[in-house]
Amino acid sequence: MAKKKTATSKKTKTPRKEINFTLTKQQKIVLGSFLFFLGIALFFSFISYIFTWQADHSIIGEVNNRELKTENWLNKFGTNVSHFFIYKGVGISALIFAFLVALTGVYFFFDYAKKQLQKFWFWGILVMLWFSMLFGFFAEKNSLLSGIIGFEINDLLQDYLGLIGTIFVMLFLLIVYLVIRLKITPELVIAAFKRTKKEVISDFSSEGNAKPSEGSKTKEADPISEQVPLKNEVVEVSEKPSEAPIKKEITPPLEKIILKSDVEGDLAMEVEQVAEEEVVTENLSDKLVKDFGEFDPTLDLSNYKFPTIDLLKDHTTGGSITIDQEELEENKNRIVETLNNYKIGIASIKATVGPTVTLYEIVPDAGVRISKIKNLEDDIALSLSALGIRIIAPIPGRGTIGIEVPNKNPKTVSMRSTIASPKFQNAEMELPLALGKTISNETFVVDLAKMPHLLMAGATGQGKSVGLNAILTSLIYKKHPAEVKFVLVDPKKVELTLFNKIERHFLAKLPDTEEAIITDTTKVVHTLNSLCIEMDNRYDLLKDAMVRNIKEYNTKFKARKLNPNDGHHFLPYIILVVDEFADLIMTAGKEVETPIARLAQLARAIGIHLIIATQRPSVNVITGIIKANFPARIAFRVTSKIDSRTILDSSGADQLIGRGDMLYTQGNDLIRLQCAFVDTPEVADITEFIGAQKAYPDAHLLPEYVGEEAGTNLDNNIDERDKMFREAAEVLVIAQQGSASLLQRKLKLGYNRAGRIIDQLEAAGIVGPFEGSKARLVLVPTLEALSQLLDNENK
Ligand SMILES: Nc1ncnc2c1ncn2[C@@H]1O[C@H](COP(=O)(O)OP(=O)(O)OP(=O)(O)O)[C@@H](O)[C@H]1O
Repeated sequence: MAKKKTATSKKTKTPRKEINFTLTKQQKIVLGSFLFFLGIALFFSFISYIFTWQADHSIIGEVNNRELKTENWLNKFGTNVSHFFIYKGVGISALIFAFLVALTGVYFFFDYAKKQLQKFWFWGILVMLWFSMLFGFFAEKNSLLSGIIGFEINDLLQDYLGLIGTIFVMLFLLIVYLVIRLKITPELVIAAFKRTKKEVISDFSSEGNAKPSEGSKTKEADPISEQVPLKNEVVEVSEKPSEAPIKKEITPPLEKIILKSDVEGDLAMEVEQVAEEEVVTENLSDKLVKDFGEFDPTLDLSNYKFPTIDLLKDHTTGGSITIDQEELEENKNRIVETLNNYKIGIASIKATVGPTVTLYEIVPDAGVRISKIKNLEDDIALSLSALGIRIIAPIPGRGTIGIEVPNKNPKTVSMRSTIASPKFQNAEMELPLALGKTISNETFVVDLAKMPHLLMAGATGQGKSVGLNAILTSLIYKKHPAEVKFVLVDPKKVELTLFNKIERHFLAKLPDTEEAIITDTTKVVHTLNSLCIEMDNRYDLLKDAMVRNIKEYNTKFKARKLNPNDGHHFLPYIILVVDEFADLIMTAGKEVETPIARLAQLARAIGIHLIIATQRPSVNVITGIIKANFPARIAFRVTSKIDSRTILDSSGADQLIGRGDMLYTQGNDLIRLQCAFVDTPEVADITEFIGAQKAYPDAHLLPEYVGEEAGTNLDNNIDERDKMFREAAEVLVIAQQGSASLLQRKLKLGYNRAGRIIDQLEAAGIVGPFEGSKARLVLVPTLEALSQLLDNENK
């Protein structure tokens, strides 16, 4: 694009070329090498000067005399430059300057992001001055230590503040540096101190527990290799999202050519030529990624340390699984005998010993009907006189028949062993869960993101809470707080309290609520609705970004292809955990069921996953709609076959042996697992370890939900009243009885909503205060009086 411009005056301008500060790649490499070698040269000069300065002192400044030789390794250059920087400057701290110059060279050479380099210079110069000032205390003994600058600053401070004042200033500056630059806080120091103590103790107590080395995720196939921390430490590489979009207009450099006319008096014409526009092959996002690196969501807590494996205990008291030959032989003989009694011949039998059960795989003689063996389940169990016999006929994919017989001495599977297993450590999953061990002693790891929701049931005391803790622990061990947030619902109020300590790291809550862990039904309803809003918002973001799921969205966001100014932000996974679902359904019914079903149907793509546990797997708790949307299920031992069918769609859970023995299904086969065991003190240690670290200012905030249930306090706020307020008032005035259950019946409201309306009626002066078991007094005698009262309010 060439643009012509006619000059209107005779005045000629000198041709001008605008300076373009952007360096080409080659220029950067040349400049980088120059600065690197300059830095190294300075370094050698300074080192050499420290030893030779006295010998060379007399010839400082004599640069014109070529004959003159100095002792410095870099001769006159070295002597003079070092004299300037060390003697007249900052003393031996000038070595930092040499280092900074060399580092700048490296940054230019490899074309790294310059923001980081600026930080290095800023802090480097401050540190240099600080050391120079510090050495100022000893300047009288050795003037080379502090240089003139350090000596003068120190002297000046001492003149005004005295020695002690100066020391205080120095200490203060040191603390500022440690806190701001190295982000060392008292909590971290305490946590580090505690950890060191623990490590020393564990070193003494457990031989063979090799002290884990920091920093890497080992890929080797050593099953119980202690890898601490279990995830790479986060390295600060890129800038915050808000800084991401930089819109720069690049004006191409201009070249002007003046055409001089031969004819006297003619106007000179200036033709402005625009230089060839640079072709930008990389788009803005590539450039941003090049300059700042990929967006790193963990940057806000870049010093976050993943919990270490030594926080988990080894519960396998009896050592690894031992094979009791006698028990095996006995069981085998009984199985063969029992089957023979029913005329079922066996071609071969094989045993696999698991932590809690042993699987006997039988190949029956040709022509034996499988259903025959299945029908003999109870008889076989009787003759083996053991609880929990489960017959799998046939074992899918193997063509054999399995009989699971509980071991006499079951072994506990420690969470420690599942977390440390390579299967979990190397799991390339979005949300890996180390649930426990299979019958063949393999660690069983599944991806919650693929489930995508999990239903868990089991009679009381069979290991549900431990199972939930194992799930939460797995995620905490694998995920950074920026990547996953939990919404915890705990109507029993005691099971999940420990996770309070990691509220500002891992929990999400409604705005304006104090506790993140939800124990109250009203709040559950609000939170579920708020999650639905979050889901809708996320779908809008996904639509805008033209991606299909959260994974693609986050990848695109990390590659800086989505502009934060358009509302885009990194989306953490949100995991809703409900510890006692039956309780919720009983108190809030449809108010809970509807949003849960909606979330379960739609939330999988946008990273909201539900884990719902219940003691009572009856059909009115786990309704058809809930079941249909929870393909992944875990059943601990239940009391009846009916319960087992409700949860698993087949029997089997009633034959489990308890204490973490469980069946897992993701829609097809049932897998028998021994749940990993994590004790409450271990969870306490983990949450304490995380809680002691730097956290976000608040828990992750969910969108505000202002629903029909708004207005739960006693403020007489007309705008926040329930939609059914007037109708409710009329019902109570007619009946002259202030009871919530009356409203529930007459207006078909949920318990909570009716309760809230009663509160609002009390605030409006329509019903009296709570009177224990008696119904509240209705303070308005007639419908006319009521409408008068309400109309007056609106004026
Ligand atoms: N995986 C396991 N391995 C070994 N023991 C276990 C395991 N899970 C649970 N137990 C044992 O069973 C006890 C009860 O477990 P848990 O508290 O998880 O039961 P629960 O089903 O949550 O009961 P509730 O519904 O009453 O809270 C534990 O204290 C523990 O001793």
